[in-house]
Order: sequence, then C-alpha cells, then structure tokens
Amino acid sequence: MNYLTAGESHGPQLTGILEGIPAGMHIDVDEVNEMLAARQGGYGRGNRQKIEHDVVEIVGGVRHSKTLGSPIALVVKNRDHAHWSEIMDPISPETPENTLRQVNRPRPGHADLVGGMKYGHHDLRNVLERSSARETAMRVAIGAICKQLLNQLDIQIVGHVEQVGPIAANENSSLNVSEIEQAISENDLRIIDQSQIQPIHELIDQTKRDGNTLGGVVRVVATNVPAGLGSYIGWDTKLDAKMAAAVMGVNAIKGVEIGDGFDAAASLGSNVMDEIAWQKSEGFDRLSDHLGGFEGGMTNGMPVVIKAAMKPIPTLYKALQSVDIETKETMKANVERSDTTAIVPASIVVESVVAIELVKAITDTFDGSNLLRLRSQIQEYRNEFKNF
Ligand SMILES: Cc1cc2nc3c(=O)[nH]c(=O)nc-3n(C[C@H](O)[C@H](O)[C@H](O)COP(=O)(O)O)c2cc1C
Ligand SMILES: C=C(O[C@@H]1CC(C(=O)O)=C[C@@H](OP(=O)(O)O)[C@H]1O)C(=O)O
Repeated sequence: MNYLTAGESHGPQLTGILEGIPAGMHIDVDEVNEMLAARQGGYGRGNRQKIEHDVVEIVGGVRHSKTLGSPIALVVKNRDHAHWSEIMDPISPETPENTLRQVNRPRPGHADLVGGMKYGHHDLRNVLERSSARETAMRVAIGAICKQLLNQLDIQIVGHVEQVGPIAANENSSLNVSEIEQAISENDLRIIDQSQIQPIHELIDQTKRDGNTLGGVVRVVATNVPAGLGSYIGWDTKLDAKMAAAVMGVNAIKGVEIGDGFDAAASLGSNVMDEIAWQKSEGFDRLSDHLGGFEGGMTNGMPVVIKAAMKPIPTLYKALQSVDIETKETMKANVERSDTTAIVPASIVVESVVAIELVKAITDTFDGSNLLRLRSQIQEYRNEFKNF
C-alpha cells in the first residue's frame, strides 16, 4: 500500500492517490468527512477554518461505494482558493499584484528560509504553500479510509490530546478505544480529563492575546492489532521505526514515544518489561503494556500506544526577528494568518498516519487483493498465534 499527496495550501485543491486498498471494501464517505471536520476543529484554531469546509470527492478506484482494488483518487477542494485564484494561478504569468504578495521575510521555525535556498525560490510563498499543514487534510482523508479498513479487520484506533502547552490532561491509560472516544467527544480539546478544559481554554486565550503560540502532546491507541506485524530481521523492517518516521513526518512533530518511551529510561527493568502469561483459551498474554505493543520491531498483540510531541506553532502574531532575503536588513518575520495551537487537529493527523502505517504493514504481511481473503487470512493467522 502506498500513497502520494499533491497541492498547495491556497491552490485549487489537494489531490491524493492511494494504492493497495483491497477490493470489495465499502467506503463510508460521511465517516471520512467527519474525520476531516474533526481535523478542522478544536480550540485554538485560526480563521482559515471559518472559510474551509473540507469534504472529500472520490474520483477513481471506487464504484457504488465499493473499492475496486485499483488506485483510489481523492480530491479536497480549497475554498480559500477563490480569494487567491490570481496569486496561485498555475498557468498565467505573474501580475504586479502577485509581486506585492511575495514573502521575503522568512518565519523562524518554518521551511521558508532553507526551502528557498534549496529550491532557489526568492518568493518564499513557493515554499510555504506546500510546507503548510494544509496538506494534512489529504493525509486525514487517506487515513480515514485506512481506519475503515482496520475497523473491518476488527482493529480499533483513536487519537486524543494528552497535553496542551504545560497543562497535562491526565491520561487514563486503562481506558479502551471506545471509552476514550466517548470521553473526548464531550469537549473541543479531545482531552480525557474534563477538569482541565477551563484552564486549557484560558491558557490558549491568554497566549493568543499575547501574540504567542502553544504546542502539546497527542496520544494514539490501537487495539486488537495482530501480533507479528513488522520484523526484527533488519533495521528497515522494524514497524516501530516506520511508525516513528510516519509520525515525525507530521508538521511540527518533534518527538515520538512508543509506550513508556522516555520515562522508561529512568525506570528499572522490572517496571518496564511486560511479563508473559499463558491461558489455554487465549494463548499468550502480557500483564502490562509499558512497551506500547512493540518488541523487536514487531507488534506483540498488546495495544499499540504512541505519543507525539508537537512544538508550538511557529508563526507568531508578535513576530520574531528575521532578515529580508533581498535587502538583508533585519526585520520582523512575515506574519501569515495562523492558529494559536493546532494540537487538536494534530491528534487526528497522527491517528491517521498510524492507521496508514498499520494498513501498510498488514497488506505487506497478507494478500490484500480483496477484503474477504484478507479477513480470512488474518483470522487464520490470529488462530495460529493463539495455538502457538
Ligand atoms: C494541523 C496543523 C496545523 C498547523 N497550523 C499552523 C499554523 O496555522 N501556522 C503555523 O505557523 N504553523 C502551523 N503548523 C505547523 C507548521 O506547518 C510546521 O511547523 C512547519 O511546516 C515546519 O515544519 P516542522 O515544524 O515539521 O519543521 C500546523 C501544523 C499542523 C499539524
Ligand atoms: C489551512 C490549514 O492550516 C494552515 C496551516 C498553516 C501552516 O503553516 O502549517 C498555516 C495556516 O494557513 P493559512 O495562512 O492559510 O491560514 C493554517 O491555517 C489547515 O489545517 O487546513
């Protein structure tokens, strides 16, 4: 399974091609759109989301709501393009008005400066249009289809917010996926601990008034993942490594933890290793899940638990120091309309990329040509492991 996305933040549309989804799978477009809407929401978002209303159009690979096994082509339109059509025109020559909208004061923390130097762009808009996290809308559309496939294979997955800036919204690690879904559906922060809603709202409001920004931590849990996805035989076959790369590939993610992650470094081995048990009816089991469902680069049948640290949003309304790339004068960085925090959307994006990597691992391990065969192969494989 593989995918590619294309499109600029203020261009006409985002385009995605998803290859390797089994034939015969029902696609629920409303569910894809619900996930796109969730990615647009959350406390702390900026004004762009008042313009956009993300809906997916499926323009290939699906007939009468069922996948054909051929590449699935997806489109999400950028409504804001209507206001930028001249500036972002793919064909017509530049107009003087476009020149006025050039970006030449790179924003610290963005791809602007190095991207301009690498690709030879003196209008840094050519960089920021693609480096913008607008692209994550398409990753979520693709992730939503992967999540539907996982659900059809009896695998559940959810992403939620665990921390906003310095405020932890106390993870309750004993909750299952549907309990987490229930708890986070009740607030606009996707947090489990409702007592932190007000302090976090106040923190975001104050930060916005100060012209500053916030990051945070998100957590993804996937349950009933078959054991043995990925492999210990080579560094590039380890699924935990691929997961970490996919999560790190989400804009503004600066750290990835699997299971207890960095906390495990300070613990004793007896508090970190997940002891092994066996029951005739269920086969092998673990007494805990400190290692987040991975041993030796393979899933071990316990819940997959991945956390990601997001840096604060780099565009500050109280702009930071920069240098004009033409005049070399010290100036304030460009200010593009911006979110105060995007931790809520990040929880949906990280959930999506974890779902994508799980589907990749599953279709690498089993024949993913059609859903019925895939389902029966996985069932047989689960039984084999139970009887080991
Ligand atoms: C969902 C989401 C929304 C974001 N919104 C903004 C934003 O409004 N303004 C901004 O400056 N950065 C925003 N970012 C972060 C930048 O896209 C990101 O920091 C930048 O592209 C540089 O990439 P890097 O942080 O991965 O190095 C957002 C990130 C995500 C995941
Ligand atoms: C458009 C989205 O997020 C954008 C991500 C983003 C960035 O620099 O990453 C900067 C902002 O772009 P704009 O200047 O167009 O408002 C965000 O709004 C989105 O998530 O749909």
